[in-house]
Amino acid sequence: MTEHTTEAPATVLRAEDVAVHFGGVKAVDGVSLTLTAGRIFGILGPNGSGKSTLLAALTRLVPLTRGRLLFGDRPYERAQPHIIAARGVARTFQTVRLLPGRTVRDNIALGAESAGSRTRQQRRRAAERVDRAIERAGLTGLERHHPDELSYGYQRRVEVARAIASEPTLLLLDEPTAGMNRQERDDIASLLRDLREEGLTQLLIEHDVQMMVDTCDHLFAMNFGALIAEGEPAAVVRDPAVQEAYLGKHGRTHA
Ligand SMILES: Nc1ncnc2c1ncn2[C@@H]1O[C@H](COP(=O)(O)OP(=O)(O)OP(=O)(O)O)[C@@H](O)[C@H]1O
Repeated sequence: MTEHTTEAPATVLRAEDVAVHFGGVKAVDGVSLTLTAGRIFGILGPNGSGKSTLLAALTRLVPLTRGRLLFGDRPYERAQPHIIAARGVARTFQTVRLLPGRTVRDNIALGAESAGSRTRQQRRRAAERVDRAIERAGLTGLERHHPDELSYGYQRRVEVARAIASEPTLLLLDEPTAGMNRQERDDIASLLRDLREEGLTQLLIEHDVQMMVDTCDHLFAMNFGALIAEGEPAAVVRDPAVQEAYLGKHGRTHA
């Protein structure tokens, strides 16, 4: 038997040659990637490069034109989105999607309940998950507020709390710092790093290149539906193809 002195991190998710075409639009076209446990992965790319569509494909919110998806070692390219959520994949969306008439706690509880809470014991466990999510997301003391009483940065924090209330294995975040000021961005980046310390694997889409370099362990860069670079973040943003993709379309502010 072979002795393994260093264990490779477990594979959480694998996409193999994934394509999503909308008629003639090849939004995602042949992306393969691997996410390993306990790391923060980032997807960088100009507007329209296919980042959100890729996230939708990974959570089965859009049908694949071709390709394979594996969560752990289980294929799931034909599974329903709620099955993926039940297996441990949670996500946040590009825009805030909180229920305005409900408290912060109620909103977060929606995430915990989707993990199943029919019996009294399940309800108690769900309440414990909500308490933990509130604490982990730094929302203690704000449970009874309504979302519109919170700053935009804190509303996004509630979204993260709702996603982690299901105690997922993998958290996908679509532009978690969009529309935030610098302080709010730094706070969210710090929250994501804290969650990584607790072992949560994350994949995030962001346009803030500096935040991605500071926060991610591994970056994927997309353009025209395909990966054009991946690897150590600082090296990826220096990659000439990545520079070209950004500078060609966005000017100097993005890379
Ligand atoms: N439902 C859809 N039907 C048709 N085309 C779509 C659909 N969703 C996305 N697209 C197209 O697919 C391409 C990729 O879009 P996508 O939103 O994935 O890019 P993105 O990199 O996330 O962009 P952004 O940074 O602006 O959010 C774009 O050309 C877009 O117009």
